[in-house]
Amino acid sequence: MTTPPAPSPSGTGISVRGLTKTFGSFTAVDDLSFEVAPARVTGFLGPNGAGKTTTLRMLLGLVRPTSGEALVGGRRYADLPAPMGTVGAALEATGFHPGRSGRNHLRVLAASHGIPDRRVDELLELVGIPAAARKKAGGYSMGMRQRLGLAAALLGDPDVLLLDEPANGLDPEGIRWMRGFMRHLAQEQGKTVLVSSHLLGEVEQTVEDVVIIANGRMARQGTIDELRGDPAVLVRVADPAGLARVLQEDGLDVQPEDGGLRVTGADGARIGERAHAAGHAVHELRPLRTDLERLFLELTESPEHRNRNLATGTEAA
Ligand SMILES: Nc1ncnc2c1ncn2[C@@H]1O[C@H](COP(=O)(O)OP(=O)(O)OP(=O)(O)O)[C@@H](O)[C@H]1O
Repeated sequence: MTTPPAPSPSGTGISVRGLTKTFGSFTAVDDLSFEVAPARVTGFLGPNGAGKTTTLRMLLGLVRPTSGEALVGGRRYADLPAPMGTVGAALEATGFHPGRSGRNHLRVLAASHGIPDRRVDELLELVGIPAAARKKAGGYSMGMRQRLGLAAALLGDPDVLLLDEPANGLDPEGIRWMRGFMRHLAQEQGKTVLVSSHLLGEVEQTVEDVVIIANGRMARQGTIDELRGDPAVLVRVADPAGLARVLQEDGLDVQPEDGGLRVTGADGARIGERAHAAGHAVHELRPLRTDLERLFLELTESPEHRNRNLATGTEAA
């Protein structure tokens, strides 16, 4: 009897259910639940110390959950029949032997999993460090280490990729490259890409879905468009009440803000033109923060978040 074909690689998602991790009396991850869909890039966002890395480590079986589940393709990492072909991770750009070339590092890793050397060269080409990979990894820049880590994560051609702050240490061109590469992996290769960052702006242009955590807990999740909300513009004129009437007659939502008007429902060009046509000289016109930017700022600056980080000087051994 022949074995049935493996399930489609494009169908492997991530499920986190009631996931909790405590270190002593400190709760690093607190009853977290979310799903990550295949063939999309999902941003895993939160301020420093929110619990992102701990969650990723639980998905990889490196940290044991106190309770709840962290599943890839419906299974715990330890129960995956082919872990390397299911999930690849670039957690930190360290762990490479400094005296060994990047290429040799990958070859050793590949050999221990029965992966041919040509896959190593193919990947070094793909991540853009074919020549540099012959040099000793000890001399690599942070950006090169990030690319090498990404190549290592891709060795087994996994369905799911977990990338922890992959833009760290990359220059603007490297960041552009990384964004395009993540989109390519998800959209053209159908991979499930979960990318963590403590900077919203770093991933905002790349991700389709967002999971935001703070203090180990879920803060918000949804598509990036849902979370951004309607774009709003701040407009200042000498007679805000007069302009507000004009814009409201046009069906726009207008609220007083910061001595001017916060207008939702139209872009700056339309508001400027409307104000001009109604005889108002515009003193200032600028886009306001999106709902997502506001939320992220609140989370980053909340006293609860600061206190939590100050209170974490007791690392478990
Ligand atoms: N082994 C450990 N023992 C004690 N506390 C830990 C341990 N590992 C993580 N923590 C704490 O758990 C919290 C969450 O850490 P984690 O690294 O998961 O956050 P993060 O969201 O990835 O932050 P960053 O953006 O800084 O990487 C932090 O306060 C951290 O100090």
